Amino acid sequence: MKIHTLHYIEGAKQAKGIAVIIDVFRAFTMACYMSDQDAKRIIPVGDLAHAHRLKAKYPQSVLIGERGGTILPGFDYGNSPAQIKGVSFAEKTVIHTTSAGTQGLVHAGQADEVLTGSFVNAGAIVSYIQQKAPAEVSLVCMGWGGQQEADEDTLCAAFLRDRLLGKETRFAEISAYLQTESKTESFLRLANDPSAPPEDFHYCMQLDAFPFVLKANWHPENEHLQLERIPVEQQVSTSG
Ligand SMILES: O=C(O)[C@H](CS(=O)(=O)O)OP(=O)(O)O
Repeated sequence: MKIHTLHYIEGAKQAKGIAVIIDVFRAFTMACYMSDQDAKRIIPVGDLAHAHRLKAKYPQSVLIGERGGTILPGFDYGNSPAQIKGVSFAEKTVIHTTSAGTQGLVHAGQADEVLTGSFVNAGAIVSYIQQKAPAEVSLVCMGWGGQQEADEDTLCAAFLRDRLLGKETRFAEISAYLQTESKTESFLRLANDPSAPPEDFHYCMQLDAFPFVLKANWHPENEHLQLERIPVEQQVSTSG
């Protein structure tokens, strides 16, 4: 298995084989929580105008997303797992648009399969890829705004790569580094913004909280992507 590590929207465009589009803070952590909170359908969207067109088409849908980390005007929630704590999305369609993560999904058209990447379902991602045994895997770090390095995404890519290669990983060290030393721009710099609470950090660092992958499928008849939740029997432990 050849493992490529790529970056930003350009990297998403080049991704081949099974592509894992990584956005730890916070898009794909958020997607896992939304799925766990029973979202009937999650539609990841790049373009804001497209999100508004979909809202007009599905008036009962929930709009979730941000630009620059802050909730978008008229949206129901920001990109914050803490903000949706206790919310049930049962029977709801969620339209999700973010600065980096969802941009990567919509641009990964060359890949055979496209998965979301985060620490909260890292073990499931690794097991899914091991079970499929593809010739190529592309780990795409979406970074800050899809154009600038973000430590959490680069470290998550290295973590997934090490696990796929059967190497030791040190999640506790990664988490401590991100909490205390990392200078990367992230939602954490937005003080007093209710759509970017510091508690989101802890939601994003719940390693292996979810035993499923989220696969982005193109729905040509509806002209949008949709996340499919696939349960995964885990063969490896990603702890430690
Ligand atoms: O809302 C977030 O945490 C980020 C903001 S940005 O991309 O880093 O500007 O969005 P995301 O798409 O989840 O990375």
